Amino acid sequence: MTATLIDGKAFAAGLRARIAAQTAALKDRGITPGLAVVLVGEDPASQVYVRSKGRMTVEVGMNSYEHRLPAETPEAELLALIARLNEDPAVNGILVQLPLPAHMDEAAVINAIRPEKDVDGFHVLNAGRLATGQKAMVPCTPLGCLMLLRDRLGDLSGKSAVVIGRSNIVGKPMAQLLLRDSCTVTIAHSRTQDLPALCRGADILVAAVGRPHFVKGDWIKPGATVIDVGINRIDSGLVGDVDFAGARQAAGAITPVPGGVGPMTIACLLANTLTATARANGLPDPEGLTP
Ligand SMILES: Nc1nc(=O)c2c([nH]1)NC[C@@H]1CN(c3ccc(C(=O)N[C@@H](CCC(=O)O)C(=O)O)cc3)C=[N+]21
Repeated sequence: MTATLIDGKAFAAGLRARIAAQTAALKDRGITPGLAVVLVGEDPASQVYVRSKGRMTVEVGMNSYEHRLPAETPEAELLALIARLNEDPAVNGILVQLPLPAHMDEAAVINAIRPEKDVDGFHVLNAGRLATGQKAMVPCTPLGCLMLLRDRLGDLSGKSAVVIGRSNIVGKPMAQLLLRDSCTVTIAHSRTQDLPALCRGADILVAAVGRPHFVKGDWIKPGATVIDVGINRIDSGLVGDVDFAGARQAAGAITPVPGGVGPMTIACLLANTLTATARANGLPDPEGLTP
């Protein structure tokens, strides 16, 4: 039996349509959400993401502000820009594209963003709020994965979930969200012993390691739901962290790369921008966009 494909691209398009409708309703009340994206340096892959983010922001009816700084910009200058965006009432969300050049302190830059405008959910206050069950801005990629999992499985309660990868931007917040939904969560990483055996126990397997084809087909529990967060550029094109052809034979459902988690990340960035805008105006959280 081959797995059902989880069409993240289509799901993201539907999500953006709902965001566009809710944005239109806000605009009727004189409120236009604004997203500022800051790009430091010339990384060509980053530029592609920034462009498609900017295009989709405008497509859902929001204002998009792009700030491009040279790679050698002093950190103080970036902090000054963030301070201005923090104070700008037209800006509801701020995204500083990562990674930053090596001379910058990434944590210091991220924590300079007002937590209410931190649409990436990377600020330490948002990480702490998520971990303690308080209203937070939730990181876009894990939020998108959660939406796909709930759509596929309904109630996640009691399911065994293995998250491979312990980064602050994917692995840890993903584990927090699954825990909130009452999964039994294991975070695996490079030092984990007998990872294949651990994975074989997972009803839900989330791969976020950044290594092409790292997860093999015979690691997958028959019928499991596999979410591939990896975006690896190799000679043959874009591939995930999961050996897709192998995993497809065992899994119940699996996200492809491209067309899986990636488009959900951008849609959830817009969802977070809408949420931030609603909160900034004392309105209730938009329907269906927060965990
Ligand atoms: N502060 C910050 N926030 C981010 O969210 C962030 C970041 N920095 N730095 C870079 C990474 C990368 N990232 C992607 C988002 C969407 C796709 C995406 O939509 N990918 C398409 C394919 C795109 C293609 O073909 O190149 C897909 O998977 O189907 C990819 C990558 C967000 N990032």
